[in-house]
Amino acid sequence: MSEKKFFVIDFDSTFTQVEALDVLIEISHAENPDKEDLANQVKELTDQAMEGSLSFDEALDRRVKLLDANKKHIDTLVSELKGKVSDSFKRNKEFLSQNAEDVFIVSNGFKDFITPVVSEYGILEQNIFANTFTYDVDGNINGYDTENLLTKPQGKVAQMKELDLKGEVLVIGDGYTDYEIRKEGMADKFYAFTENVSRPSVVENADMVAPNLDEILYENKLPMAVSYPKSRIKVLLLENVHPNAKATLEEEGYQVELHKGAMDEEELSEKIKDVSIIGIRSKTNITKKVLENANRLMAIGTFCIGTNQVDLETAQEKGIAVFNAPFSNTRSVVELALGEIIMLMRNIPDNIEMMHQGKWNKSATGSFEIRNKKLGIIGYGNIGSQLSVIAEAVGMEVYYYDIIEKLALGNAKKCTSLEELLNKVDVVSLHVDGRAENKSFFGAKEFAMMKDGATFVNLARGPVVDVQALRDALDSGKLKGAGVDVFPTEPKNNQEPFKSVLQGAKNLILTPHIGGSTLEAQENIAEFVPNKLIDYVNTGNTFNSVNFPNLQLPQLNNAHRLLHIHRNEAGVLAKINSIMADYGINIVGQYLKTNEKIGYVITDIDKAYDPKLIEALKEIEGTIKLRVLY
Ligand SMILES: NC(=O)C1=CN([C@@H]2O[C@H](COP(=O)(O)OP(=O)(O)OC[C@H]3O[C@@H](n4cnc5c(N)ncnc54)[C@H](O)[C@@H]3O)[C@@H](O)[C@H]2O)C=CC1
Ligand SMILES: O=C(O)C(=O)COP(=O)(O)O
Repeated sequence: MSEKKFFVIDFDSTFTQVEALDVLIEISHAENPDKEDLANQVKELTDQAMEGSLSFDEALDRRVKLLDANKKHIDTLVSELKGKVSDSFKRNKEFLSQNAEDVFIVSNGFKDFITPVVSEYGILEQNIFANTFTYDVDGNINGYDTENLLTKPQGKVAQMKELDLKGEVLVIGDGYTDYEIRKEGMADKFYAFTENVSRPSVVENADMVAPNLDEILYENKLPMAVSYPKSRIKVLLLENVHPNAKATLEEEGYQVELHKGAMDEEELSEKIKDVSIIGIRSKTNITKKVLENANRLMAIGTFCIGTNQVDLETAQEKGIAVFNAPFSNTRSVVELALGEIIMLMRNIPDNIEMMHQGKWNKSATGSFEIRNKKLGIIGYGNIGSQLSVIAEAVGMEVYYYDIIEKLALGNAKKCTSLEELLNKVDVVSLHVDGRAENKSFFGAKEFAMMKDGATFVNLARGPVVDVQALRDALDSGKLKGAGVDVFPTEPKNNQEPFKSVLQGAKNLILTPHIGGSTLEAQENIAEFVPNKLIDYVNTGNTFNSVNFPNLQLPQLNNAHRLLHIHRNEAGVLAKINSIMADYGINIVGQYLKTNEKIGYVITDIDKAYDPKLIEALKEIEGTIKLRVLY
């Protein structure tokens, strides 16, 4: 039989997010103009004691003197502390109460406020070891019980000696005095608890750094409130995604690593091995080879619109859901496209060039308003149709061509063939997606079909256009000008040089793939994509996923949720349900959606299950992945 485990938990900054005495002084001195100064003095003394640079009894003595508090203040403090219990303790309330016999609070704080807070978590009064205040007849704190072991230096060590727990003693705390228990041989393991604070002198001495209680329970194979500690979910964010994304994912408890540039296949194939979630932009190719190494990967977020850089099919086959930001930068691309169209119609790129060379060429020759000009939009999706509306608002006559049926917005006119559109319009703006079939979609033949002196803009994807053919069309004067934001090969980061056959052509705007690079767009994306990823991890929601059957799921209440991803073969659902029946499981909710390739079944069940159930479900023929959410 395995040894009995005892959990010895610190209170301040561990069980609760705060140091109680810091809060108490703010309460007791609420009306005092010097409150801030006093609070700082208390904080400093607390920190010095926690780091071990000031003896605990001296720090305590000085802090209690500064308090000037009474019983009434303690009541206020208790209600504040109840709202400040550390999140991972809150979520693991069930574990604490079910194991109450083995959970101890050993604190240099005071029972006066500790007991009412931790009792709500089922912790037994006889297992709480802490100091007690003394009060005068009016209820003012006038000192503390100086006989208590916990008022003395190394008080926790002495207390633990007296307790003499027979079993494996695990100490969880954020302070040096917690580590001392282990140092003096009174504990088997010291977990530096960093959910609220991380003190270098404590962390460096710990047997393990625990970012939360889940992590400790997971390590000890004990039941916990989450299926997997979030701190073990590693997120890799590439290509300089907006810092808000990192902040949101970290707030959720994930470990996030940020890289400025993209990674090539080789580098990423290595890096991806222990990554659970990856966030990329348009430059990182997530190829079959990368995915073959991605054994822990649950989800991919493209922090952009395009998903052509991801092998969506292989991701699907491996049960990896892909999410993008389908409209967070749409407006930014539209504004740039329209701006470029205006600039090109006025020969502004050439004018700028000449001005830099000291040449003054005031002339109206070849300069046009965009009003009443015919704009041809190829790819009438989110960007194309948004451009349609705005271009029409500034007086352009809009034509569009798409391979699928699309609603014509405003007065836009549909063309039934690409040729029809190219023959008709003065400006062509390309907004197709980067699917493989669109490689070299626009080349010499298409340029030849355009009107002489027409203008061309590509803010879609580089490989879609044959750039040599574009260069020829510009050099020959077939085109009046062009705007190009995307290229068949683009530098991986801002340090690599840019090279293209287009460089040096006349009336040509070249931009470094910045169609979607506005602060607004990047901020929108950094809000949209992380939330999709978090929602998928927490609830299994795949709404808006670009490669998974879309399921929008209700909140999970008092149930276990099993997510089963399988190849779309006949009979899988029946097999799942027959196994559930064999194990006597009552299904409280079930959702199924399939696409051509895969099926996604979510089953909410209402009772504790035999772990063998999971194994049985994994063994169903065609299973790709099984995840369990609590
Ligand atoms: N330059 C930049 O920074 C940015 C570039 N983009 C690019 O713009 C593309 C379009 O974005 P959205 O409009 O949001 O995508 P979307 O998916 O809403 O629209 C694409 C449209 O193109 C159509 N299409 C695809 N191939 C076609 C073809 N060969 N001929 C005619 N129509 C075709 C599709 O049917 C669809 O309606 C993205 O896929 C991305 O590659 C997107 C954002 C920023
Ligand atoms: O949204 C897209 O598809 C884009 O092309 C923008 O890509 P980026 O995030 O700027 O690398």
